[in-house]
Amino acid sequence: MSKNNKYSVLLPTYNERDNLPIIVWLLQQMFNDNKLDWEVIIIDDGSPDGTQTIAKQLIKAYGQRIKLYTRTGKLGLGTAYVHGLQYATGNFVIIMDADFSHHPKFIPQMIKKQTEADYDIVTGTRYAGDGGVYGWDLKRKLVSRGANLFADTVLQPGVSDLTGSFRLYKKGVLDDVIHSTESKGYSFQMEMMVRAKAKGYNVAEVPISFVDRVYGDSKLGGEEIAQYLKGVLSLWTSV
Ligand SMILES: Nc1nc2c(ncn2[C@@H]2O[C@H](COP(=O)(O)OP(=O)(O)O[C@H]3O[C@H](CO)[C@@H](O)[C@H](O)[C@@H]3O)[C@@H](O)[C@H]2O)c(=O)[nH]1
Ligand SMILES: [Mg+2]
Repeated sequence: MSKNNKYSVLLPTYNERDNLPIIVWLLQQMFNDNKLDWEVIIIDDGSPDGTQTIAKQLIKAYGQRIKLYTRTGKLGLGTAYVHGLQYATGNFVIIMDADFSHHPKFIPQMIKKQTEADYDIVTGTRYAGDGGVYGWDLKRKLVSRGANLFADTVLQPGVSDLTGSFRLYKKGVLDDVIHSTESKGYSFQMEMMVRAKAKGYNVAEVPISFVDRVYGDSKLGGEEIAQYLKGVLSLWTSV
């Protein structure tokens, strides 16, 4: 691992006050153990549960490597990444959820994989190798599998987990792909990957276990699912 690399984590939050302190602790521990240069950028959409107060306490505790940027309302996961990216100072960017579904222990594996062939993107996958999903009910498992199968059949990008959002990007690659992506909600991850492959970026996968959140609720609803289906179909005609 090159000594000059810096890893910026984009951590979008909406009502994550119970999860944020532990995920930030795990991240700083992992980065420091591995002697990596890092920062964590929290993008909070005006969470009514006081997530921002907790974030400010974390900045006091861990210092300036933790950053907080806010928006006034819940504007969606996709645009939260766009918002956070403009402040990233690393040459690599990691995107992940703040609710422990994505464990920081996989980050060193993703970094190692990236260096093997200078990959543009390393994506965590629940649907290859030792990857898996824990804690979801049958309905949510079927929605996720169905979403991947549908996009894979229609668009054939050749990536085993299109909807997952635990990924490592070269910063310039993320900048390029994110600004050509139109989805705002959950179809964002799928569209990003389909566009990245269409642009010729090289993508590697690392199996991850995705564990359902312990605190709080998922923000996935029927409207998001409908948007996703529309997203796949519109990519079918445009990519
Ligand atoms: N700032 C901001 N953050 C948000 C918003 N919506 C969700 N988040 C944050 O984004 C992360 C994921 O949200 P969840 O609501 O926990 O998503 P999920 O249902 O567990 O879905 C996850 O798995 C899907 C794959 O099956 C992914 O598609 C999805 O991106 C996410 O990783 C959490 O850290 C949550 O606080 C928003 O509008 N704004
Ligand atoms: Mg979640």
